[in-house]
Amino acid sequence: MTKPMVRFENVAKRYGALTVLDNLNLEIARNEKVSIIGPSGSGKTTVLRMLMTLERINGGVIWVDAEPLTHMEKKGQLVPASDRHLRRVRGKIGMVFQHFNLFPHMTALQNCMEAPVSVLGLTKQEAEGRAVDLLNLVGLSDKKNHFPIQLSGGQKQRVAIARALAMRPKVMLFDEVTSALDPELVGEVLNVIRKLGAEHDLTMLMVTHQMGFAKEFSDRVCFFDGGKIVEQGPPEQLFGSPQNARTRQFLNAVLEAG
Ligand SMILES: Nc1ncnc2c1ncn2[C@@H]1O[C@H](COP(=O)(O)OP(=O)(O)OP(=O)(O)O)[C@@H](O)[C@H]1O
Repeated sequence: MTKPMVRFENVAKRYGALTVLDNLNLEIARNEKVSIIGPSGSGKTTVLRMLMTLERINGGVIWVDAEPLTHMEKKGQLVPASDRHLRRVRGKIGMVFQHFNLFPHMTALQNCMEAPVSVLGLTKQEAEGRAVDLLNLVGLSDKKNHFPIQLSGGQKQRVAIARALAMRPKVMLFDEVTSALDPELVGEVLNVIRKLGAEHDLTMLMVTHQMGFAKEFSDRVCFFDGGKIVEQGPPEQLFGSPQNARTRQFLNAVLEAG
């Protein structure tokens, strides 16, 4: 069997007395598209933040592409990762956030060029070629010299996707990327994600409140509650005939809210 692209092995995350991830076990196969759904505060974003190493975990091991991310191997033992190790393995992961997080003083093109030059050491010319191709991919070639303030929310989010892709990640994380958008702009961002999923070798993990998109796009949907996966399965199964009472309750509440 091929090794999973991402593996959470008994991962725990606590903030003081609050347990946010409770011995989480989750494996994501190469090129698999997985959505995480669940109530507010259930730990969905924390899963992505731990993968981005934005904070340290309190227990367990996270693996990416058959390498420990949170640890490193020393004399056959796993020891906590050094910052250097974290940076290197984390380079395989790209993340798109709810609030775009673009550099306001840089154009769309410069936003996509910054990290490939400063982190990967590409020449400006190489980075520009890559950025132009990616802005084209997300349908923004004509906006490359615009600053974030001159772009709509949907356009900003598409620049953020191009910027993450410019680092050539193997795994892309999407954290409620349409939540801050006006409803009429949601579709253009989802279309870009759809296209990426269909045309590129990318493992994708997304936290979403867009049940329709999760249903159509994902190979697997995980329902989270209380820092645990309560139920998971192919979308037709999870949405069509949820087995767990808590999942049914959540899905009914979402349906009622429209
Ligand atoms: N830095 C922090 N310090 C203390 N508690 C935190 C911190 N970050 C998150 N939490 C808590 O951890 C829990 C899980 O948060 P998380 O953001 O992962 O939930 P979520 O399922 O993504 O929620 P939402 O759908 O509202 O975004 C929440 O109770 C939150 O208040």
